[in-house]
Amino acid sequence: MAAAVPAERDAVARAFPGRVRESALPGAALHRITGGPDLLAAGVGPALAAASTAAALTAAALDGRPYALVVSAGIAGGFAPRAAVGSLVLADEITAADLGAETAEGFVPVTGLGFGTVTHRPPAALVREVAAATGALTGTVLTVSTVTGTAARAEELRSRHPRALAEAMEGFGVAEAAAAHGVPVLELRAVSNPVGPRDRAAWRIGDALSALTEGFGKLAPVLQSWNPHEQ
Ligand SMILES: O=C(O)c1cccc(C(=O)CC[C@H]2O[C@@H](n3cnc4c(=O)[nH]cnc43)[C@H](O)[C@@H]2O)c1
Repeated sequence: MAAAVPAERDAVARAFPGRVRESALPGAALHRITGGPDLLAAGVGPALAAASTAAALTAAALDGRPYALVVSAGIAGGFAPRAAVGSLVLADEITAADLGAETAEGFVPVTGLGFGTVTHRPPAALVREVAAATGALTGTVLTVSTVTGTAARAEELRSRHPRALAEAMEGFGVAEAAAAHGVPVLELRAVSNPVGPRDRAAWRIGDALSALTEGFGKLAPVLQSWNPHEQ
């Protein structure tokens, strides 16, 4: 599981009873829970999240215990009215919303320039199972390098991505690292603030972290019985 910051990582850890052991990776520390997942505070933003997640994936593979799944997790901004503060959102599409070029005709995604990808899709059957177990809303979760701070930008993202439930800053980077290793990815987030005009007073980080702990408590049994080869 790759969160951005230690507070998110520790909220996930609270869902698992096992002992935590720390091991060093290049640029990040891995928290390994006995009988539970490995947890990473991978850093804020898609680039650092990709670099840290790639380091963890490579270390695990070289150690002969490759991961079967990577989960990007943390808090997020929610697009009202679909994703209210305190709700859980699960990505069926993880989309880089600002990777491309600005043109006189509007934004062109990097795929329109002939490069790469802008969307990763988690395994559909697993998304259905996890949504049923956790009660999470499913839809597109956007990855941005710049947090939305105006109604105009929120409206632009809504019109370009009508299925968007939430925005955060790491999912696409984590998904790129997972894809490079041929490992499936999920993105599960708890909404801490509405996407729109900047209003720090409206943030509910504590509530979102509690929702994240609760969500991972419900996710754990699904992952224990999940067989990646059935996807
Ligand atoms: O200073 C601000 O106005 C501001 C607004 C939203 C988020 C931040 C952060 O520094 C947190 C970034 C951190 O949390 C995730 N996150 C949470 N809410 C959002 C959001 O509305 N848009 C994008 N990212 C969000 C993100 O994944 C980062 O890890 C500051």
